[in-house]
Amino acid sequence: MSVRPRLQCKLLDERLRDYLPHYATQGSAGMDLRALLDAPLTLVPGDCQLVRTGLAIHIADPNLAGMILPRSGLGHKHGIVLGNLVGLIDSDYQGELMISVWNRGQSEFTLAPFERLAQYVLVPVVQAELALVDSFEDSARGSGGFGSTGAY
Ligand SMILES: O=c1ccn([C@H]2C[C@H](O)[C@@H](COP(=O)(O)OP(=O)(O)OP(=O)(O)O)O2)c(=O)[nH]1
Ligand SMILES: [Mg+2]
Repeated sequence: MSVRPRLQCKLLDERLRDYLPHYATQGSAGMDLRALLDAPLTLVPGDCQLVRTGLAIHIADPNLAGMILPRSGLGHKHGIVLGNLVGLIDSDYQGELMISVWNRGQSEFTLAPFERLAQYVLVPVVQAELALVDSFEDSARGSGGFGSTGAY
């Protein structure tokens, strides 16, 4: 197995020391992030709130990025997903990781302080350069999209 990148991480609230993100199993792709709340937060259906995590992670390497993704249990059972659908964390971002929590369900949901509400995944990134051209060499797909290959 390859070496794990070491990412600098700041705790912006001492209470987080007891709740450091970690991989729940050897094969976990993400580390769960917890809600830094002083009191329970109730989201009525349709409500979207920005929730602190109390963590700042400086990835530093431009060939990596962070992604904040919903937890499947919360999303499927309670309709608790992300207001931005997916959070993309730039490698040069040094601020607090914030989670946009959206109740897309039909019932009220109360988030408890330090509850795990999303997950952080580190992914490889390739930065590109754009080379302007007037035409492309033909490909099998051409400009077909949005169902052009058939309905089933
Ligand atoms: O769920 C998220 C998404 C983003 N961020 C932070 C890290 C990211 O690097 C920064 C900017 O995110 P993005 O580029 O998606 O937002 P923007 O609306 O384009 O803001 P900006 O103009 O700052 O790039 O905000 C979070 O903390 N949580
Ligand atoms: Mg941006």
